Amino acid sequence: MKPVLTTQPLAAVAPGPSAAPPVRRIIKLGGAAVTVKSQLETLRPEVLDSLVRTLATTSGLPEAEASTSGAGGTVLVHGAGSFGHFPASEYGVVRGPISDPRVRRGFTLSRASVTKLNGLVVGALVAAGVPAVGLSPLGLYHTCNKQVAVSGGASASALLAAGLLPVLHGDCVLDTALGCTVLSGDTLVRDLAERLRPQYVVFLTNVPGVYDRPPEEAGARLLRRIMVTPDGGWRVAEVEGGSDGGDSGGGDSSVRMSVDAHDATGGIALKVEEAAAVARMGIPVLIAQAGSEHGDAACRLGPQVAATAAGGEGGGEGEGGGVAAASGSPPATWRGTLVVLEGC
Ligand SMILES: Nc1ncnc2c1ncn2[C@@H]1O[C@H](COP(=O)(O)OP(=O)(O)OP(=O)(O)O)[C@@H](O)[C@H]1O
Ligand SMILES: C=C(C)CCOP(=O)(O)O
Repeated sequence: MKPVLTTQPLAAVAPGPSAAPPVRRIIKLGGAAVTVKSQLETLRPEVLDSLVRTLATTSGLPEAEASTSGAGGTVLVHGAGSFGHFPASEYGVVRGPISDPRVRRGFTLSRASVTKLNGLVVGALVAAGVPAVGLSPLGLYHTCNKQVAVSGGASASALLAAGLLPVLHGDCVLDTALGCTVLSGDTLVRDLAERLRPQYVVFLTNVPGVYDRPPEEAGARLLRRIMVTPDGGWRVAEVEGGSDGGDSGGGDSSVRMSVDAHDATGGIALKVEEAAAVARMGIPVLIAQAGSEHGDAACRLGPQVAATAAGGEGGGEGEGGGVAAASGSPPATWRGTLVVLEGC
């Protein structure tokens, strides 16, 4: 196999570490939320509109001013949902090799689909006056055995410094060991958090947060707080409706997570793993429902919204939750999962 490029096209114009603009937040808009994941290339426009309203009203300052004033800019990453996961799993893009004509076909089909979604997301933001620009990982990011080997973080930083709001997405990328693979938006968020050091990270998905079992199962309870430890473990510290989870380990064995058959990446389990890795950097992470007042509040306020997290109703509500009006005032009781480093 040919060696891959190790240069980053925009890195030459990117500011050095000391000149890197402050980053307020990285938001991941889950594909399960912004699309109907079971129906090929089907957008949920009301969910996209809700996030657009949040960003149009909370970027507040133009991103350029936000970057220089210390308020910090925003980076948006979105998943693929039904724009990419079907061909990626059908053609085995995660495993490669790119030399296989069938895999190569899947690679091109998945990219064509996910970049279509990126166009829809960026188009809606630009129409609302947000200085959004699409930034595809392919060509910037390279992986080795699915792990990020070359990052596109400097390119995102350069765009922020220029006053723009970069919109990345989960993508098909070249992989030095496998030939190609699928780089999930969840993994991109972890890499960007490591390089850009935002004040907080928000994962928006189609359910209110992480549950102790698949949310459609009877009795599922929302995990309000997950504590991660510097040694790589995490444990459930607070569950909706009372009492701590208590268990611990490299993941909590009492928490069960399922993944759709046509999901090419890792579903909610990968999200929790990447969220824990971000929290281990000392960066708080919120997981909440896109299109709900809770998702909106998480994006606006970051971890301080979880100060309203005490009490609450029962769990297991699954999808739904209404589309938020981007009101600006936090809900009396925030519903979502906060993932933080123990002791922070
Ligand atoms: N224990 C669990 N807690 C929360 N969600 C779970 C759990 N087990 C399974 N799920 C499912 O995980 C899904 C969300 O994960 P998924 O990775 O599909 O979201 P996404 O990031 O929005 O999508 P994409 O990967 O396309 O960007 C939900 O639809 C939910 O039903
Ligand atoms: C399937 C493709 C092309 C990207 C997957 O990204 P994710 O939905 O964030 O896991």
